[in-house]
Amino acid sequence: MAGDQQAETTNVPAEAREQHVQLAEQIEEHRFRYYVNDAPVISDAEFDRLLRELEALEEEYPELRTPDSPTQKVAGSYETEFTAVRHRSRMLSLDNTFNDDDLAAWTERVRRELGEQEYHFLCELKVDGLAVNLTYERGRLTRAATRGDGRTGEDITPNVRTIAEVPDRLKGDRVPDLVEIRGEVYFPMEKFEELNRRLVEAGDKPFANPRNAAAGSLRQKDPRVTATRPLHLVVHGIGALEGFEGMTRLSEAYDLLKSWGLPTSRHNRVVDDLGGVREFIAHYGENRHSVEHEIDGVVVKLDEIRLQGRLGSTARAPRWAIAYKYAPEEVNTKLVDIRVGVGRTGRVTPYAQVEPVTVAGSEVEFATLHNQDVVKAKGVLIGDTVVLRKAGDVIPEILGPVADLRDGSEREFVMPGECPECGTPLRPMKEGDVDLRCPNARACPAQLRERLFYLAGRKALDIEHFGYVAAAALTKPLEPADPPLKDEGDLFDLTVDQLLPIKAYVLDQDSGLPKRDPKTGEEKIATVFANQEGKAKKNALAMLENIAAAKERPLARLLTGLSIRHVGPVAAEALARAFRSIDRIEEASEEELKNTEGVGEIVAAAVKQWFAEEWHREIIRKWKAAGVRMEDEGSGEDEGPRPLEGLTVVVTGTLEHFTRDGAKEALQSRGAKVTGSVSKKTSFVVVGDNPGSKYDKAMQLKVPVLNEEGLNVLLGQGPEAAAEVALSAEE
Ligand SMILES: NC(=O)c1ccc[n+]([C@@H]2O[C@H](COP(=O)([O-])OP(=O)(O)OC[C@H]3O[C@@H](n4cnc5c(N)ncnc54)[C@H](O)[C@@H]3O)[C@@H](O)[C@H]2O)c1
Ligand SMILES: [Zn+2]
Repeated sequence: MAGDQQAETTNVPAEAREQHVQLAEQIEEHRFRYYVNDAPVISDAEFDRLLRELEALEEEYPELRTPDSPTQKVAGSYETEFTAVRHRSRMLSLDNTFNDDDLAAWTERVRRELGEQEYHFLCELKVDGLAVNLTYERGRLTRAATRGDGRTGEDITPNVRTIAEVPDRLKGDRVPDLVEIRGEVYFPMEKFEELNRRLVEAGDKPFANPRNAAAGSLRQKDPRVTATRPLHLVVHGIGALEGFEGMTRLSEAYDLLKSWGLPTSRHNRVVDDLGGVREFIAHYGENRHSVEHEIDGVVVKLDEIRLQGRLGSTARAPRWAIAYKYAPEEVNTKLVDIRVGVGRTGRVTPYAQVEPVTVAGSEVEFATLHNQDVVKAKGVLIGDTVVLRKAGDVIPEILGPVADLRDGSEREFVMPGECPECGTPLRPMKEGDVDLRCPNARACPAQLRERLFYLAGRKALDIEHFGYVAAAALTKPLEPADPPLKDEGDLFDLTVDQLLPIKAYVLDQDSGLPKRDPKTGEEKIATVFANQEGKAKKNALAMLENIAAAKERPLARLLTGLSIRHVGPVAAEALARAFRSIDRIEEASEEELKNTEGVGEIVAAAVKQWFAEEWHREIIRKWKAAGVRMEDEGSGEDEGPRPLEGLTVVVTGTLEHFTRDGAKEALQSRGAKVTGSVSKKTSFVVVGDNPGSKYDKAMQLKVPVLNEEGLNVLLGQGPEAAAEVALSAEE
């Protein structure tokens, strides 16, 4: 015996053996934390990497691949608080692939083994949750268990019964004597923050991510606690089956499960070949977040149940199925600090600053935490290891803390009472609001920087080479002490000489916080506009040229760029179309603004408020002096006659030859003002079919009413002629 062992081990160097022991121990420990504590301390990607490392080592030294190696087992078998129960048929794990080559190798192996037989692939989503085994005897749920080590799991029957989607009794009359249903219990991402909020408020440990929340919720000693958690189930397999004949394809079996009242997935698809599998993988790679649950990959199965048997299983996983894993979206990193950023409207937002990590293909250093309430709800402390998630194009997000790694040095975030950029005391956005803002709109360098960046952006003046770094440098340079721009007013008067001496922090565009050099950890500082010889950089000169060119932009873009509340590109377009010059917008009454097509009450009030501010009017004055065009063509005297100038017209009902907008445009282009409500000052009301209350109002106020013919007269011959053909109340 001893001699045999000796012989087996001679080929393996001591270091490799040592490394194997250590890796195996680590993996066992992480599995314990994951499966028993529901509180892993490393990310799944990191765990998978350890497992692959162990596999690679065993590949090199096959002697190390003993039956009790973690690579050969589904998971560990642990003593827990739950009663151990034996599965009738084993619950296996899945072999993983992370790239197309390995996937193709698997389909090739299937092809080789099955030869000429016809077969199909069933593609499913890999639900990121907790595996459960439901036993139904004569149609009744008799037991629910976790996967455990694959042979023996934990009895969680009362907990699983609390899940609404789990039927107590299977429907229909073709129900087997006994069936084991395999499925995944998941916790919806959108409910996750709420759960952590409740846990933190009760003084309990928050979960690191929704998967752990699902596992933790299901493995509660008290099923009443489980009942309060929004758990869901998706079924994805069948274990033991007795007293039932005639299941030939897994995809058809799912239809049967569905008819019994079990929650199958609507995303499954049967395909003919590797091409079909690739399409499915690509499709859900793109649409990963349009699914009701989190997924971490795709599972490809052989659809023909008889052929599944032909391929068989290893101790750990079936050979007839494979998991294709997508790039991980979650990583663990250190929450270095929580700092607050100030936005364009003065809104103050806490930002997580983390140790830079790469996730979903990009380097992340900041993640928004929205407001102090959200920081509390997430239960994260400064200094925590946290789970960071970056889902597709969505901005990165902190999910939760890895509370088990705390050492007591972590501290709670305290929302500052003052603006971090200008020191002004913060106030709630609105009364009773949790969101805070810096009220120093004009001079707060953060707000000005954000407004300028927006002003120079695509939707507004579109000034190339005027980016975030430039906006920051012009408003809050480190040197010189006095910034060239104290508000937007001097933008068009900038000179090269002002730019050359500027040194500034390089800021992150999303958070407004200084970026750090990943190597030194120091905040990045740049001479933004001058090169090493102290001459202007090409980009700086181009920026100045582009600023000058921006003086000629259409009115709507200019309006958009002013950062007037509620005035985005659409409202700006509406205002520009109706008024055609900034002066006329300033002069317009709130009533007139409100009655303008596409404007409305909220925008009208915001516009009035904006112009009421002296420093805003000063910006307009300065820009005019600098030669910025502030009106659109078509508003000048030489742009053709404006025969309807001074008239106010209301259009209501359906016209035959005009759309409502068409009629308005025809009127406006001749100088008439078109409004939405009838008053004594209204010159004409144009009515089509089904005019409604505006017609009644016109009659009541004795405002002349025009039908479509009358409108044509007004447009073609003017108000006097139109008055002749108008209907009025007397008639
Ligand atoms: N972070 C940690 O410390 C840690 C520790 C242990 C395990 N893990 C992670 O836990 C996961 C579990 O590992 P595993 O061994 O269960 O392998 P796995 O999750 O990669 O694959 C097997 C499991 O996938 C599930 N599954 C989901 N959708 C399915 C579908 N449509 N059809 C069939 N099965 C489906 C089943 O429950 C099955 O048991 C891995 O992602 C691993 O990274 C993490
Ligand atoms: Zn401020």
